[in-house]
Amino acid sequence: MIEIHNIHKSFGGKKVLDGVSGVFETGKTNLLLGASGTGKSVLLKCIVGLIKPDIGSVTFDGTYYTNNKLDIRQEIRRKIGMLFQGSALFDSMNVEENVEFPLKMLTNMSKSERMDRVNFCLSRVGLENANHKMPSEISGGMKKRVGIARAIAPNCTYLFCDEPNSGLDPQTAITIDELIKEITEEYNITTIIVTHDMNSVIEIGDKIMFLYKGKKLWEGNNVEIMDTDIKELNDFIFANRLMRDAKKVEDERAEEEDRVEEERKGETR
Ligand SMILES: Nc1ncnc2c1ncn2[C@@H]1O[C@H](COP(=O)(O)OP(=O)(O)OP(=O)(O)O)[C@@H](O)[C@H]1O
Repeated sequence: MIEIHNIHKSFGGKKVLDGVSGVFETGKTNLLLGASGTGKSVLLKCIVGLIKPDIGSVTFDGTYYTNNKLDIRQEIRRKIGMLFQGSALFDSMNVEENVEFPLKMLTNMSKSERMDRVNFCLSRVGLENANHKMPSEISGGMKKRVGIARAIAPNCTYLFCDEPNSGLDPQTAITIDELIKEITEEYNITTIIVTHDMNSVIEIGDKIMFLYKGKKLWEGNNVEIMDTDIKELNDFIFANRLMRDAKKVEDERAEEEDRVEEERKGETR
């Protein structure tokens, strides 16, 4: 479980995060949702330790991270896997070398142990025969899979994904979402995903934190979000016409069910 307490961050006098607190649960896909520029990536970087918050703290499974001793911070850092926006593979390394890289950096594994782990992770993300391909030779969806394999290779306890769907077609985006969710549940990882994609919200929104202008405005899950009465969140969800139409159909269906139920009660009275 990751807990954040009262995170504030400004850049040059411009407030980007304004006292954000919350909990990200283990074994769940926790979504950081919000419009462009609302502070999602900055919050993720504060959690990972790439940006130091002005005020506030982060704890990983009860261990204080922000401003703690370097060795404790490094110990936690070793347990974090990152899936970057655009995958961020090393272009000069093939798929196998990309996945092997964190194992070389973070573990004392022998070459054959590293290869076993690389092959296991590649097969887990459905890329059994891609070891020797270069990043330039594979599709965007495959790059994300390699990115996921690289992130989980050192047995991460925490997984952070910055817009894992960006640049993917809708079908591939869903398979990547599902893969992240499966891996999260299978290995009991605490996963945080930055997104503004409503498909991701519906598909994998176990726990959602909605950020608006640097503040946490709402939190809940992918069922509760459809019934929120917070205007800013509704504007965000229903900006998409398809979502508005789906909501209208759902409301009409619920009204019809109520009407039928009332009629049935009337008949039995
Ligand atoms: N290092 C930085 N220096 C100055 N300003 C920054 C820095 N990093 C982020 N910002 C500003 O903080 C604000 C929030 O940025 P952030 O990247 O967190 O938004 P976001 O919600 O992730 O948006 P998007 O969905 O478009 O990625 C933006 O106005 C951005 O310009």
